[in-house]
Amino acid sequence: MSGITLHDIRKAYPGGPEVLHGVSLDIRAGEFVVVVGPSGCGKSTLLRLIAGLERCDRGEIVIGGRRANDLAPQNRDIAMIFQNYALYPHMTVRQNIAFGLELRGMPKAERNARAEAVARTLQLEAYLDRKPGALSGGQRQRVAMGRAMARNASTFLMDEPLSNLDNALRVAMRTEIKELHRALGATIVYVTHDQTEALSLADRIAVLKDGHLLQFGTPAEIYDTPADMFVAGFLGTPAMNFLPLDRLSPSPVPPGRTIGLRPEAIRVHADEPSGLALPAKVLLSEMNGAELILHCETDAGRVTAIAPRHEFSFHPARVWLGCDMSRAHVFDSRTGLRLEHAAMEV
Ligand SMILES: Nc1ncnc2c1ncn2[C@@H]1O[C@H](COP(=O)(O)OP(=O)(O)OP(=O)(O)O)[C@@H](O)[C@H]1O
Repeated sequence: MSGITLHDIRKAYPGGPEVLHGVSLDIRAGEFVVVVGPSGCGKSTLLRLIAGLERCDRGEIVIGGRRANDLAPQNRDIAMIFQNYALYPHMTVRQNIAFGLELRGMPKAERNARAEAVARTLQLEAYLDRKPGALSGGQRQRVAMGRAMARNASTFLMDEPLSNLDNALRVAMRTEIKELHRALGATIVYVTHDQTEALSLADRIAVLKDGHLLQFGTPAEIYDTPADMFVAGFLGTPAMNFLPLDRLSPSPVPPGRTIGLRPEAIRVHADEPSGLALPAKVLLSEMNGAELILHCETDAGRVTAIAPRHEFSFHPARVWLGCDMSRAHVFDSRTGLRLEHAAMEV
């Protein structure tokens, strides 16, 4: 197991603009870190730098206590799992899993024994003699994991490994990856643009935007105390509501502040409740199993709220939205930054 430290990493591709603008991250040995952010923010570039597939222009990469800037990929004790799995189509599952071992000169009998042990862990035993073309997406994904596991690497880098799978399989594989992490104890750096995946998998989440690290913290820290409006809006579904309540008259908040309320901090009432409540017109109500997701229009703009479905025998057209201001996030409207200690009771 080895930790990874990135210090002030900068990277531009030849002839292009800088895509990472000084990223620093301290990943502990055995930690599961998910790097999340919108398309093009530099996630894959960061992973490729750790793997040694790209070189940084500035900064330092330390892996397992060793400066790794100049280490070749094969000397970094890292296994990378790509989105497309990069399996060899003409090889069987057994050969694919054992491939890296053959390159290292391990005798055939030992290779096969290792491949079979890994296949057992991943419940791939029945498929050892099949080729990737005869496997489902989830099975291929497991073979790719198996190849990385067979190498006994101390660190796994995963670039959107679940994005080719259908939703049910993605959720199932998520659990498998989490269990594998627990069993192997390896350090995992996992890239995704899917915030649900980040929240459910990570020990800590690194939120990247436009080549800048905005926040690095546990899922609960990121969800409960987002550093700015981008992080607040990016993680959580339905997304946080941003309410310019300072536009209301009388206004419950000082000017220049934007209030963020997650849907669960808003209670839907048929009649006007006590406390701060906004009258709202329901534009759309979505059935979500036990809940209704209500998309509403208010004097403070669009608001999404969640209501237990049993509380409404019909799809409501007009409601009151009770705002639990003790759960409000307060942001500076100009910079978007979170204002600490500014939660308010109304
Ligand atoms: N080989 C390359 N040459 C030049 N520019 C590149 C190269 N690879 C990536 N880029 C650029 O670097 C930026 C970051 O790309 P990167 O692939 O790291 O982002 P990402 O967050 O992983 O995106 P996605 O989620 O879409 O995969 C983008 O603007 C991209 O166009």
